[in-house]
Amino acid sequence: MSTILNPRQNQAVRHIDGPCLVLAGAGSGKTRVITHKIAYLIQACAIDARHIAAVTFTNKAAREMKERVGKLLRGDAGKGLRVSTFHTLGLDILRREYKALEYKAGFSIYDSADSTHLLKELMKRSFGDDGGQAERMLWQISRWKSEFVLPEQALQLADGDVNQTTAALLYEQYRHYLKTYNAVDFDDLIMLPVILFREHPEILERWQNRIRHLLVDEYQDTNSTQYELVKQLCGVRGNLTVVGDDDQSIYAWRGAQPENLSLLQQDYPNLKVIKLEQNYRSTGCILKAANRLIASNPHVFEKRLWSELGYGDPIRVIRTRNDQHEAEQVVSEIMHHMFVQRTQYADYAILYRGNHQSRLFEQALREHDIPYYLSGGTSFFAYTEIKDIMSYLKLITNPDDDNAFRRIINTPRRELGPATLEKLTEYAMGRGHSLFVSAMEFGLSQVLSDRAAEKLQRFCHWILDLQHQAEGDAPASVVKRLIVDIDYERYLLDNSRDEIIAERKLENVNELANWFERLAKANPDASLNELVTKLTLLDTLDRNEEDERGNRVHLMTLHAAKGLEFPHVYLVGMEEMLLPHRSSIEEESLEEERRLAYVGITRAQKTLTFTYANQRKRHGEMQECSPSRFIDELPDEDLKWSGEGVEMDPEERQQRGQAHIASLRSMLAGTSNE
Ligand SMILES: Nc1ncnc2c1ncn2[C@@H]1O[C@H](COP(=O)(O)OP(=O)(O)OP(=O)(O)O)[C@@H](O)[C@H]1O
Ligand SMILES: [Mg+2]
Repeated sequence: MSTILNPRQNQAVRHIDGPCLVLAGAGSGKTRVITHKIAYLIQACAIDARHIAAVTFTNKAAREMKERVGKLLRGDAGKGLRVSTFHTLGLDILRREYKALEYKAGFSIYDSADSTHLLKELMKRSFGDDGGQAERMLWQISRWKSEFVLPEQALQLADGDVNQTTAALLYEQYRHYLKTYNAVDFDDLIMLPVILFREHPEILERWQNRIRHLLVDEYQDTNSTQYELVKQLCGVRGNLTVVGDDDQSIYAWRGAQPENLSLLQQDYPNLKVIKLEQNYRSTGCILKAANRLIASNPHVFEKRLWSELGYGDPIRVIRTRNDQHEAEQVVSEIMHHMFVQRTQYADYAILYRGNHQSRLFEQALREHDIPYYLSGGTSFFAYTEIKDIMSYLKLITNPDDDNAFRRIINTPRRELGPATLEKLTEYAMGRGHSLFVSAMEFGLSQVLSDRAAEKLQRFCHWILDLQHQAEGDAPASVVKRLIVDIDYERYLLDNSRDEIIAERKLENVNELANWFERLAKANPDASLNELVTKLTLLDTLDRNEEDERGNRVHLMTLHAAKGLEFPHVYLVGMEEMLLPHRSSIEEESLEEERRLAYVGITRAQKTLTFTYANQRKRHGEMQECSPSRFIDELPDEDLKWSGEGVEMDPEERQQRGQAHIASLRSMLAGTSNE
């Protein structure tokens, strides 16, 4: 394997005594510096791979990095090398050192749903409230943990402010109970190792001897606690290589501190700073657009990027009628492009701002039998709100589904609390019936108060009523009635951290309702039950698609796309309110959104296409949209516009589009057999 590096990259690779910062724009070979440096340390400097650790931002990036290093090394020279995310490194430390923190073996890791649940319980018990603010509290606690603020400091910082003081007291209790339950949360995976190393210098020394060279990719997105951990592990030896790009800092909202880049210089006076300026990834046209866009942001470090790859194709901007048309258009474009250029599915990526945007693309891809891989972000069906509504639907189509029953009996609140549920469960177990059937039984009034029994029965009758409706009416109308009947919008508004999150959840719920509508149209004879089963199966399929290899179109958020590259990129939903996101427009904080767009643009190697819709469904209603201001900031001469005018009757166009797609499909099917 040839190791091609330019002189500055080489300099960074060979600087092995003392701290080194590579500060450079996208596609300039920063990650390449890390992988080649690891190989150099092992092969040229004979350093045991066990003494090297590399940290990056996502599991996907870590896997890729490991693979790339593997290709550079001979035999099993890489044995013992650590390449992971910060969280996995922290977990690794905790797994070995938990005793010193007075944890027990086999501690569990709480995800945010578990943490929220615990906080809710604590809030009910200690403050006598309904725990509706639990998510907001979790966000605050997480923020403190990422800034390395301990509960006692949080209390001081609150300085008498009632809300802050409450949050700080809750933080203290939360910490206490996590420990009692022998559990750690996500932020603890970083925070606890830092605490451990502060309290036990001898353990820190052991780790410093273990990890003698630390390399950090995507450094601009580290938070204060992570930086603290980096400093501890490097100690006085300071064999630290960090690479980053302040223009790609996109996690400030989660506590990342791009200022950590400048802090490095203060903390390590002997820091060697290397800048890279040649971009090896993108064509001249794409690079020019990226440079122009980011020039609108203020800059701490001036950077210039140039490319030798030639101008390439102009950037395309496709205007579409609405969001669904956008998805169809992109998919048909990809098929057409593949046919003409003889490319593969894996050469394409569809990137978007928010997870909820993926659904229409997934659907269009599925409809055309195009394999895709959805990475980053939670599976649509793993969202609490989707689980809630799906549980209702499962219960309507199968009242004996006890899991579904338990999940939603008190969501939204019906004053059917744990005590009632416990008695009902006991009764049902005694009778050998499902919870639903038992709740309808007469004998229940002997174990429950009249009020509780009546409430339960009212609930069951309502479910039966919906079931009845499902036999006659369109499935989608049942879903819509359900959402209205339980006043789910109110529930989301009352129980989310803020309005924006509530809105996002509502969008997901509406997306689910829309999906039912479309599915029902495509399968006119299917019952609600069949549609629910179909969607549940899709979910299982999604989860099983962990293996991202293979020839598939990539679908991901801009956040998840960081560090990756694709020959052909579709940046979709280039609209005001989406990118830049509504909240950032309201708060007039556009810089981070511009950086996100910059990250998106710089993922593209050969072609870049922007799409936007004239109308988009929001809260179940069509709304007018306007193109993103970021498109206006790009060099006009490099943009090639196309797409929907008003000249053609929409139906005619749709029919033509379908016919076009059908003919492309048969052609593609023909070529794949060659
Ligand atoms: N000296 C070089 N010669 C040839 N190709 C290079 C060189 N350096 C980097 N590349 C290639 O350029 C592309 C971008 O490199 P890399 O991913 O390391 O950039 P990066 O700076 O980490 O980008 P990002 O900021 O997006 O993370 C890769 O395909 C890489 O293999
Ligand atoms: Mg990189």
